[in-house]
Formats: sequence, C-alpha cells, structure tokens
Amino acid sequence: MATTRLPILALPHPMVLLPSARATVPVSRSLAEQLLSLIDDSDALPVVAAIPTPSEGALGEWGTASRVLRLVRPPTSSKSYVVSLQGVTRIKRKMSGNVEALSLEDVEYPAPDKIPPSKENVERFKQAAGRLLERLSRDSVQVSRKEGYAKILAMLEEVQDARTPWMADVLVGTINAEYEDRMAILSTPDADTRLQTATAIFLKQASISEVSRKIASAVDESLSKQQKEFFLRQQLQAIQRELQTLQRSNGGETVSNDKSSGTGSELDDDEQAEADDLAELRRRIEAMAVGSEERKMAVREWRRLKRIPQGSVENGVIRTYLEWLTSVPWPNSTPLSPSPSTASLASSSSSTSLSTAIDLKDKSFLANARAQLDADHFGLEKVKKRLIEYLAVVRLKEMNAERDRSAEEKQATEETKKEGGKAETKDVVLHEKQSPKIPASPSLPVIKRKNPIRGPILLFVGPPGTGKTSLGQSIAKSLNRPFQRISLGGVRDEAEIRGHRRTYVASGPGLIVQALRKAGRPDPVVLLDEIDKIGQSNFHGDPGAALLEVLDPEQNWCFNDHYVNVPIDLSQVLFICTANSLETISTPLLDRCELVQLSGYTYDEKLHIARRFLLPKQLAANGLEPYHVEISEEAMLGIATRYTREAGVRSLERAVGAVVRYKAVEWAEYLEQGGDEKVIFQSEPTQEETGLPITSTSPTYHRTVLESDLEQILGISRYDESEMEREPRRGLVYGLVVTGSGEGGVMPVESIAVPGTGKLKLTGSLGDVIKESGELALSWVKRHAWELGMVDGPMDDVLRVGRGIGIGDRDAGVDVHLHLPAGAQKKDGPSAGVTMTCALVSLLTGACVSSDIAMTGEITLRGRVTAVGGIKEKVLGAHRAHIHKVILPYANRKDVEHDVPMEIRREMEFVYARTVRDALDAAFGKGVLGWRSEVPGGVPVRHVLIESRL
Ligand SMILES: Nc1ncnc2c1ncn2[C@@H]1O[C@H](COP(=O)(O)OP(=O)(O)OP(=O)(O)O)[C@@H](O)[C@H]1O
Repeated sequence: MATTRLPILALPHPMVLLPSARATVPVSRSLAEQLLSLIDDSDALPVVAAIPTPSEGALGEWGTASRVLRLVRPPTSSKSYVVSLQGVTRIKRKMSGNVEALSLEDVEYPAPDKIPPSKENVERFKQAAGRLLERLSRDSVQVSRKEGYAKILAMLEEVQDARTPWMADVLVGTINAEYEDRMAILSTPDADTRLQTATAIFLKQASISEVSRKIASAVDESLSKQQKEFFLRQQLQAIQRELQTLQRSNGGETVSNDKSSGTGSELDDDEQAEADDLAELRRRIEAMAVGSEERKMAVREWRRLKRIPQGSVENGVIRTYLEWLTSVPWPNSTPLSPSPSTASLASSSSSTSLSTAIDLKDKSFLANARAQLDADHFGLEKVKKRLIEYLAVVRLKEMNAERDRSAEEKQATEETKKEGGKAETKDVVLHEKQSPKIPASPSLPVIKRKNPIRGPILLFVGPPGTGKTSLGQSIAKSLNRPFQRISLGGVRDEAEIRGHRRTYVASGPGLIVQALRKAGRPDPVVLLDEIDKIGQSNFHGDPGAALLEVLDPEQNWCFNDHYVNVPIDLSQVLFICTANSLETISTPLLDRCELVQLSGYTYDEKLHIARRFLLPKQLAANGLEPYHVEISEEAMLGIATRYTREAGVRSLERAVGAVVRYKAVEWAEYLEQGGDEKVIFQSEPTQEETGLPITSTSPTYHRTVLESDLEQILGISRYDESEMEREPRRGLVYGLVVTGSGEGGVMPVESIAVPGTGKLKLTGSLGDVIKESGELALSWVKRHAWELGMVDGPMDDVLRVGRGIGIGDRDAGVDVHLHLPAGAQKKDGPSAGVTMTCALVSLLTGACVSSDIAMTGEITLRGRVTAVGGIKEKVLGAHRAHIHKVILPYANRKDVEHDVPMEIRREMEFVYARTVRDALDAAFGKGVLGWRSEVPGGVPVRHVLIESRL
C-alpha cells in the first residue's frame, strides 16, 4: 500500500466526495488564504485529502485525494469562499483524530483493483443500477435530469466489466444516496465488495422511489378528484341554467315541472337548491351598480368562492358574506326583477322599489299623513303638530331630490345622445375567462353622495306605553316607507351595532345592516328604541359612540359596518329615537336629536284610548266581534283608576285584554251549550233588570261588563288600599316625583322626632343632592323657629328647647329622622326641598298637612322656592293619585299653563309659591301656623297659637 503526505481538508457533514466526482466546498476566509498560498506554491493543481466528517468537527478515516480546481469568492458575500474539488482516488489516513486545517498528514493509497470483479456481481450491479436509473429518469419532472439519467443508463450498458467498480462510484455520487451509503462505498476499496454494496444501495433506492411515487400519486389523485368534482358541478350548474332559460322561453315550464313528470329524483333537490342559490347570488351581484365599491368587493369574493372547493369551511364563510353583501339595499343597485326560483325575494324587492315609494303627484300627502296619525293615536295634539311639520320637511326634501334626479337623468340622456351612443356601459365580468378589470367608460354611473332626504332626528321622550313606538310606525306609514325597530336596551357591545370583523368566528353584520336588509330598501324609517338603555363605554367598545356615527349626517353617508367592510350610505334612512328619560343619554347624542316630549295621559284620555283603540285591538286579537263585548263607562273608569296606575296605557291594554279574554271564554261556553248567536243582538232584559227569576233553561250570555264584574274578572283592585292609607299625620307630607321611567307620582316624606342631641338623620336610598335639601330644610326651620312660634327666643335651638314636640321634657333635646319610603329605590334631586320643610314644620309644630295636598319645589337658604322639572308628569301623577291641590314653584306656572291639559287644570287647585312661607301657608292653610310679626320697638308679639286641623 503506497503512502504519501497530503494537506487535510475536512468536508462539512454530510458531504462525501467520491473518486471521479466533483464537489464545491464552502471555506472560511483564512482557509481560503491558506489554500491560495498552497496553489501559489505548487506548479500543477495542488492535491488535498478531502476527509468527510461523521459528526461536526470529527475527521473520519477514509477520504478522497482531490485536485483543487478553483477557488472563488462569490460576489454576494465577501466573507465566505468556495473551493471546487475533483475526486481522484480513495485514501486512508494513517493517523486518527483531528488535525488543523490543511496540515500535512500521512495517508495511504489502497492497492488498485487488479482482479476484475466476478461476472455475477457485475451482472447484478448492472441490472439494479439500470432499473434504478430507468425509474429515476421516468419520475423526474425536470427534462435536464431525465436526460442526464438516460445518458448514464447508456454509459452503463457500454461500460467494461473492469470499469464497473469505477461506475459504482460515479452512480452512488449521482443518485443522491444517503451519507452512510456513500461512506460505505468510499471505505470499500475491494472491487467485488464495492459492487455488491452498490447493488444493495440501488435496490434500496429503487424501492424508496417506488413508495414515494405511490404516495405522490395518491395525493395527486385525491386532489384531482376534488378538482374534478368542482368542475363537474360548475358544468352541471351551467347546464341547469341553460335549461331554465330554454324552458322559460318555451312558455314558462320550470325545472320543478320536470321533477313532477318523473325524470328528476328527490335526491337531486340539494344540488338543485345549491345551483339555484348560486345563480341567485350571481344575479344579485350583477344587479349591483357598476363601478361601485360593493360590486368590486362582491366580484372579488365571487372569484374566491369559485376557486375554493364546495363543502369547505371557507366556502361557507364566503357564501354567507356574499349573501349579506348582496342583500343590503345599496342605493345605486338596480331593483331585482322577479325570478321563478326566488319569487318571494323578488316580490318583496319589487313591491318596495324606490320608484313606487311615493307618488309625487299626490297633493293630499299632508292631509293623508294627518289622517294616518289621527287614525292611530288619540290626543297628542302638540306631538302630532310637530310630526306634521317634520313630515312636511321630509316630503319637501324628497321632492327636491326627485327633481334633481330627473334633471340629472335628462342631462345624462342628452350627453349620451351627443356622443352618438359611442360609449357603452359594460358590465363587470363574473366569468373567469373575462378580464377582471372594469373598463373605464365615461358613461359609467358615478357614485356620489346623495342629498340626505330627511329632517332632524326626532327623539321621543316619555314614560312607557305612551305611544312612542307606535308614532314611529305611523310616520313610516305616512311616508310609505318600510318600518324597522332596533331595540338598544342592554346593547353593551359596539360590535352589535357595527358588526364583527370577518376574522372573528361566527361573525356577522350589526343591527343597522340587519335592519336595512329586513327593510329591503335604502330609505326605511328606523326606530332606535330605548337609546337611554344603551350600555356605556366598556372593554367591548362604546356602543353610544357607534350610534353617533350612525346618526350624524356628516358621517353616516359612508357608515362602515365591520363585517360588510364596504361603506354604506345611511343618509336616506330616517332615524327616530325613543327614550324614557334623558338622564343617561350622552350629551353628544342628545345634541343630534330634537326632543319631542310625551308626558302621559289623563284618565279622560285613557278612557278614550281604551274605547277607540285598545278594546277593538284586543277584540280582534281574541277572535271576537265588537258586538260581543261592551265595557260600561264606569267599568272602564274602574279599570283605569283602580287596576292601573301608570302614565301610559300599556297596563290598561293588558287589563282590557284580560276582560276581553274572560268574555271570550264565556262566549265560547255559551255557544257550546247551544246558545243562539243572534240572541245577543236583541237586548233581552236581565234578571237584575226585571227582578224576576229567569224561567228559561236556555244558556245566557251578557255582553256588557259592569263595574261590579271587575272584581270577579280582574281580582281585587290594586290601588284602593294605598288610597285608604293616605291620611293626614303629624310630620307626614306628600311630595311629587318623577321616576326613572319618566312616570310622575306621589311620594310621602315621613318625619319623627327621637331622643337625641339635635341631629338630622336621612334614610330611603337618598343621593347627595336630596340629602342636602334635607339639611337646607332643617336649617331654614331652625332659623325661623322663633317666627313660627316654636321657641321662645330667636336664638333658641328648636331641637333642644322646642315645645310640643311630643317626647321628653323641654330640655331633653331630640334628633329628627326623615325617611322617604320605598327604601330600595334610589332617589335624588333638589325638588323635595319644599316637602321636607313642610314635613319638619308639621313635626315641630304639630300642625298637619291634608293628604290630598302634594308639593314640589327647590328651596334656597334665603327661603326662596325655585323652579323644578317634570311638572307635567308630576301633575298628571298627582291627578292619578287623587290629589286635589298641588303646591308648585311660582316659576313653574308657565309649565302648567302650557303642558297640563285643561280638564286637569279644572279639576285641581294650583298654588304657586315664591317663598317657603307661601308654600307653608298653602300647605297648612292661612293662619294655621303661628307666625310672629315684628312690632315697632323690636319686641316680637306672638299673636297666633299653634293649632292643628285635627
Ligand atoms: N295616544 C294613543 N292612542 C292610541 N293608542 C295608543 C296611544 N298611546 C299609546 N297607545 C298604544 O299603547 C300601546 C303601547 O304603546 P307603545 O308601544 O308605542 O309605547 P312606548 O311609548 O313605545 O313604550 P316603551 O317606552 O315601553 O317602548 C300601543 O298598543 C299603542 O298603540
């Protein structure tokens, strides 16, 4: 075995350079410099021992003596170099272990293969190699590779037997064998053994290649199956579409007729429905305005839909999106013409098409609107007057918009005529083969911001059941627009208004888009119900802020729903808001609205509403005719006064409904027992009327509900008891309040004196402001105790030396406890000042205030009574509670005269107080309290003694 010294060059793992093969090895800059000096020092191409590394940094035993052909510095990186090596012959290191790069080391050349390999081994080798090369050539995708393998195959057939060990080296280097296999070949100098090893490697590679081919073809097959199915479905749909068109042109014969004739199968229904849906979707996209944002988006999504296989999740997501996108009534879209498959959808859109919205020639619009409002609502004269103004404004704007539109259309037609019809409007293409670009034609409709055709945003404020929602419906009817109601009560998440982004699982559009879709027109009347109950800003966003965008005419012509993600023009929508109270509505939101106050009804109005609207409605709802039930005047008043206590008429409607249902049962029983339906037309005298027992055994039915029947039908009345409880007592005075729901009522203020040291205790869930009113009242009373004759000296403290308080002796001292019942309800506001003062005066003087007197008013320390809010509600509430006299601040006089109905004003006494003394005199009666008068000389004289009315 010959020995020589060669510089050692470690090959990076897993590189192996076999004799007769070439390799390009990356080297570091310092190694490259050493190689360069090596090249400089030698006359011919220098030879190095290229040694593979079984693991990082560890040199192996076997290697290849290789010529250094080239050393190159690649242009992209100045740091790394590459060296090209040509393998010459295998070598074996004499030493083991690691050495420094390019250090010289003794290596051995194994003896050359003298004996030609055995015939049998050569034959086997050639066969295995041939088969492998054939397979590789067949499976290769790249043509150059295919050709390369074919050339080696040709060489293999011609190679002499003695050269086959060399051929084994070449082939193992070519077929990208594994590291271990290449090392096995490198470390086998013996020709026969090398051929056998190579044969084994080729067989292994052939089977690996076979398996991977099978896997690849299996994957291929499943993919092509899906594609095949997709294309077949597309073809099927196209055929079905063609068939439908053909059948329609042949006289309205439809596909469903085909099925009935027996050629179709039930199992085809799904596919048919699927095809119909897609055709419908496509039709709707085509109806969208050319060049519009929504159409561009729809076309983009449609193309994506066609690429994605049916049945996949993504397909469903895109379909749902497209269905939403195309069902939004876009202002510029052409209304869909009816199609046999979607009759219902088409009919709804055609019946509500913009062109039929309002007949502009209709001169009696306002008269009709007035008639509509009167037909739906009783009373509410001021509200109706305001609504007529509102409707007139909306109507004028509509007329202007229509005029502008026809002028524009006329101009456009003239321009088109001038151009001689050169420019043609082209549709956006949905076919895959056509170009996706929309041609920029001058005659394409340009999408402009329309003039908003609406008046100010109305905000109906009032207690529940006063007709806010039904007024909104009447407005929609008057304008002949669809009506949609969005309930905002409890909406906490901004996304409920604006929708969820499409990335969100189960995302969908917000309430505004849903309402538009249901309305089917871009200009519905949308009632935003209960905006005072909308959630405040939280970590889900600020729903109120989203509403601001909806209601702001400057922003809402390009409202952005997160799901739809195309600007929607809401400027044609008429928004009307309702609320029970204004306290929780944010100022910016209030700023955008015009308030219309609804304050509740008087008993008289309620009786009219019940008779004219509620009773007929309930009769119809319960399957009875008007002649089946009659409710007497007294009975109706009894229902309104004793069974309900509310500002609106909702409970009244429920109670009337209960009476009607009761009568419905009686009527049904009467008919079952063989009663004659016609008998109730004849006014037969009843047993009570004749005073005689009824002799006939035939069943009877009384259609009139009397007051005496109410207890049997509705149970014991709910409000009698509390009336009984109201009695004049020392320290008890009735105040007027407005509840959170906007309803007015009466609230007692109770006070008692308990042993103590002159402190004031306030209870009943009171807020800071009402507590301060209590303190103000006590301070005022203490300051004026001497004038009221409660103490003997001007500087005496009434809670320490007051006379007649009724507990302890005169020097003991007391605490005063003021309580406002219904302790669970929060109360606040300054309007209880007068009531609390009266209660304290009553407590400390012993004089009582009559229980049919109620009062409201804020007081100042100087003893002035200042104006408060909610006068109409409070007065109506007092009237419902059978209060006969109300004491109000003088400054609220105008509210009574403007807002309180005449019949209430006639039934009640109103006293307007400028000062606390006025209020006290009105509450206790003139001369009841013992006011001291100033006398010349400064000596006060007490000339009226305390007296109680009891
Ligand atoms: N003036 C009226 N004339 C005839 N019916 C009325 C009148 N006011 C209210 N109603 C009837 O009372 C019922 C309740 O009215 P509606 O639902 O409009 O109340 P609302 O003010 O919207 O209450 P909420 O604040 O609770 O939403 C409806 O059936 C309505 O027709």
